[in-house]
This record gives sequence, structure tokens and C-alpha cells, in this order.
Amino acid sequence: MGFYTVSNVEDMRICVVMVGLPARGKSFISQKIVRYLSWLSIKAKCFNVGSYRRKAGAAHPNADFFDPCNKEGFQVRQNAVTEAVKDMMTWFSEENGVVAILDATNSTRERRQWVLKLCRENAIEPMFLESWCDDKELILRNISDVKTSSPDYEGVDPDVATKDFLRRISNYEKVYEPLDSDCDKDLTFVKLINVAQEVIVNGIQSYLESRVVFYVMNLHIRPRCIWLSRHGESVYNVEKKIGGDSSLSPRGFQYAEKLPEIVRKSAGDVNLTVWTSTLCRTQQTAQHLPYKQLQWKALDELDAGVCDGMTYEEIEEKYPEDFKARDDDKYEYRYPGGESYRDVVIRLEPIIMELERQENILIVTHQAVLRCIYAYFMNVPQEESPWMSIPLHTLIRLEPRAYGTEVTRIKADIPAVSTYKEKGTSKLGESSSDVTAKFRNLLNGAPQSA
Ligand SMILES: Nc1ncnc2c1ncn2[C@@H]1O[C@H](COP(=O)(O)OP(=O)(O)OP(=O)(O)O)[C@@H](O)[C@H]1O
Repeated sequence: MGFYTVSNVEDMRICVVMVGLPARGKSFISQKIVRYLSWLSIKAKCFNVGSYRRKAGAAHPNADFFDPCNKEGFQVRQNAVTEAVKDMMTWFSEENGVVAILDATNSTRERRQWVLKLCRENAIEPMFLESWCDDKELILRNISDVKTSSPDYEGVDPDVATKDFLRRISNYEKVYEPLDSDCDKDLTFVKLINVAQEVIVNGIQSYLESRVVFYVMNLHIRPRCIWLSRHGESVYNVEKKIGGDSSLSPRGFQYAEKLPEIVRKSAGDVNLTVWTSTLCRTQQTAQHLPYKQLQWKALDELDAGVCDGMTYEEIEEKYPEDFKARDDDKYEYRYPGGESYRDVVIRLEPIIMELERQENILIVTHQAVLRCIYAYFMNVPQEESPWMSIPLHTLIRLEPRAYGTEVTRIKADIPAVSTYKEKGTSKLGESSSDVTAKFRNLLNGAPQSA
């Protein structure tokens, strides 16, 4: 049996068919949708036709290749999309895929009708998603951000690559037919105009489709950063207890005092907003930060139910079966009367949506919650995220980029206990020989000190 965070997705199969001229953010949007749905445990995959075209032999084509009159080029592109669609159908039938994204220009009605027919024949619901943009400056910026460094232009001078890419766009413009509320009124579609300045939504069928629409409507591409920190070391951390609402320890208060300086060093003069949980340790940690602050109940620590206030050693002794069950499947395990990681992800969904809408945000929260938020941004698989090590007294800076997120870790030079529990033990602390080291290393990079 599968577990889902959205109801009734078991029998659902959706193909999101991207539409748009080159450099309109189709791959960016596709990858974000896949990351978001995967985080919500909905099986999603992107099929990028450009990589099929490169595999088919057209690895470094110049703009003439995309001229609609170039029969040879047209054939290679048709073969590439055919292969991508074939793989997509296999993925739906053999791997129980739920949402596939066909990432291509799909610029003509004829091409879209072809995809539509194949979807209908295979009981897949097609949803067209067009990114339409006439902001010339933004398009030039997109080209310089991602296109001049694309595999298509390996070794090519960036100015030459930009000129060629603009010619490629002109070739597509010769045949491009945007989605239209009259001509395409029978289709399920979303049209994003100039990022999401205006959005046209037509004929949405299912709840899952409406979730995807809501998500893409909330995306923006303005540069920004997100900072994450656990609260400072708490009295319960020192006593090795989980849960509760204890105050900070003396070293935790030291971290709270130092945090404004660490944040300023990393953020400079930008104006940011601080989000904390409703628990006293996060608010004490944020108390000296000179920014607007908001409390979110959704940022409270994973509820340990009957085990709240106990040490892992006490849990192992009093509830040995639960202790083992949690180690065996930490993501799904729900404390009696409490929560699982999956439950936390579900309640964090509005936080993620709001984070997508906002600009610079600093979140001061708890270990499990931070793991879930980090997993969303860094695409960490479910089975690994509950085992990531997120040390106390460390600020994490996330900088979303076109196709990924850049991470910097800044350690405050203030000692703290380790609250990390490895698999198979009730002792806290990290040993380098453990099998979970692979997971823990996800967060290890060279940390900077503050
Ligand atoms: N809705 C949008 N409109 C315009 N640009 C966007 C949008 N969303 C993201 N971008 C920007 O687009 C750039 C990424 O372009 P991307 O490779 O995704 O374009 P593409 O449409 O897939 O192009 P191609 O057809 O050549 O593959 C990023 O710099 C990103 O900031």
C-alpha cells in the first residue's frame, strides 16, 4: 500500500505538457514541480526532450537546425519527442508514475494534438502549461544565466552562443502558436504570462491538477536567500530529552546573542523576516534579531506523543518495539499519540508555499522540521531526510538558483551537545564509522566559521 499526502492519487495519471518558446523557464518550472510533488510523496518525473535530441546525435546544433524548413532537423526533433513520450508511457505503466512532465517547446497545435491523442489513448490526463514571456531583458538574462553554459554550447564563446540562441528563438517564433482561450477552450491548460503577473487557467479537472496550478502561480524568480537555524542548545538537549518546551541552556543563550552578527555577516543589509515556531526555545533564539518576526504553529517540533519528555534510552527501555520500528522506517513511523515525518511534511506544505512566494526569510525551528524543509530545497529522498545531521549552533544559507539550490553552512563557534541519534542505538552523538554516515554527509560541506 502506498501512502499519499494528497487524496485519491492512486489511480491518477497526469501528463503536464510544457509549452513555450526557448528560454521561458520551462525546464525550471518542470524541475520545481517534480521536486515539490516528490516531496509530497507523489511519484513525478520530468522527460526533457532536449536531452533526447542530444542523445539522438544533435549535441551541438546551431540555430539553423531549428529552422522549420530544415527537414533533417525536424526529423531528429520528432524522433527525440517520440522517444521521450515512449519512455514516459513505459514509466506510467511499469513504475506507476503519477505526474509526468513533457519538457519541450510543444510550440504548434499540431504537435500538441499529437501528444493529446497519445495521452487519451493511454488514459492519461493531459494538462498543458505554457510559459509566455515578452520581457526582452528577462529573456536575455535567462540566456546568459543558463543557455550559454548549456551542453548545446560547450566551448562556444558566450556572445556567439547568445546570438545563436536568439536566432534559435526566432526560428521557433515562425511557427509558434500560443495557447488561446478560444481555440484551446476544450483543453485543460494554465498559461503563465510574464512569470505569474497574469495567469489564465482553463478546464482544470482534478484536485491534483489544481494543486500544481496553485504551486506554479506562487513561483517567482527574484533573487533571494533562505536561512535556516535550529534553536540554540536547550535544557532538554543537555538532559538528552526529546520534545517539551524547555528554555535554552546558557550556551543556547550565547548562540542567541551571537546570531544577529552571524546573520548580518551572511545577509548584509538585506531586510529579512524571521519565522519561529510557537515554542519558547526558538523565540529565545530569535529574540535579539532586529527583524520583523512571525510565529508559525506549523514550525513546532515533531510531536513525540507518549514519548515527549523522555530520553532515547528511556524510550528503548519502555517502548522497545516502537524504538525499533522507528529505526526501521523513520519517515513513516508515528509516535503513539504523536507524529511521523510524513505528518510533519503535510503540515509544512503551507510553509513551503509561502516560502516560494516570499523573498529573504530566516527560519528558526527544530531538528525534524528543519530536515523536512531542507529536504524540499535540496531534493533529499524521503528515506534519507530523517537521518540527516543538522547540528546545533549552525546557520544554513540556501540560495535558490535556476536549476538547484546552493548551500552554505556557517558554524557559530559555540559548543553544543550533539542531538544526533544513529540507527540502532539510543546513545546520542555521531561516530564516523556508522552506516548512516552516507546520509549524514548530505549536509556536510566545508563549513565556514562565523
Ligand atoms: N515563468 C518564467 N518566465 C520566464 N523566465 C522564467 C520563468 N520561470 C523561470 N524563468 C527563468 O528561466 C531560466 C531557465 O530557463 P529554462 O532552461 O528553464 O528555459 P526553457 O524554456 O526550458 O528553455 P529551452 O526551451 O531552451 O529548454 C532561469 O533563469 C529562470 O529564472
